[in-house]
Amino acid sequence: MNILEKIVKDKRKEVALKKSIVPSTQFEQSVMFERKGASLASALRNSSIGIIAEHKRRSPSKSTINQNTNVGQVAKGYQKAGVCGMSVLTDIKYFGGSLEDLLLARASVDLPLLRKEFIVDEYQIVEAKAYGADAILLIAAILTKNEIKTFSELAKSLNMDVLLEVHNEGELQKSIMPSLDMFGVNNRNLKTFEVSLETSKLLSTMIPNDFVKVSESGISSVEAIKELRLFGYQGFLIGENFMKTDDPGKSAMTFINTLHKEDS
Ligand SMILES: O=P(O)(O)OC[C@@H](O)[C@@H](O)c1c[nH]c2ccccc12
Repeated sequence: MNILEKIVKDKRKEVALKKSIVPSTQFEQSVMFERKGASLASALRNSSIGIIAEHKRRSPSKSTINQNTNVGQVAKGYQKAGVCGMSVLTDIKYFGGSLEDLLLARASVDLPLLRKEFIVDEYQIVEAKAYGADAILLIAAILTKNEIKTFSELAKSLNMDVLLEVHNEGELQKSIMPSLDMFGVNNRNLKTFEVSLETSKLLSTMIPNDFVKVSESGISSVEAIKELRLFGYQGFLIGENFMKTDDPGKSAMTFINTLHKEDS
């Protein structure tokens, strides 16, 4: 079993247990259901920078990245730096995140927030809304075409944007549908952890122009962004490069300032 299959297997167990304890109808009591929500796709479309900064304590590929973060402070730092949105890992077992992290980020900033999770059940989408998410991630490698359709339609009905993640042509072709807002090309192969920006370049031409193109993972330089822009990317998801420092907000600020300087 590869790591992705392992994560999904554990995730199905986790969701089954949660479902037996808290019915999803309970989430509808959350005040978050009255929030209109901020669109991540629009923020990216209207930005010349396009950074989505991530909160990630650890990962299966790197183990510990940063265990000493205060997610509220990181969120405020990212907002101050001028990011378009923030991605919050909520998986506990493999990434050291939690739904509480999402809620704390929500309480700290108005930025569009992406729930970064291995979504395998509609329950997690209603839950995402209840904890303040503005957007969800769907991973084509772990979902059928039909699941992508029903899950994305549910997210849209709850006023959340959908980022659909792919890392090869087959996943991309099966996923093209109007209920998605953004396509994310993951430069990291979740089965082998190999990272290559070539993946984004290769798949860019196959993504229809109605979707915002996001390049995910392994981005650590302003040069990489300038290059990816030439392939039509408007969004850049960056985690480790900021999170590995003592002050992720500050390193995002330095990064974005450099980008502004080079653009002017
Ligand atoms: O830390 P990086 O290399 O900048 O990558 C961020 C993000 O793309 C990565 O965390 C990610 C992309 N897709 C995922 C799916 C699940 C968990 C994590 C991810």
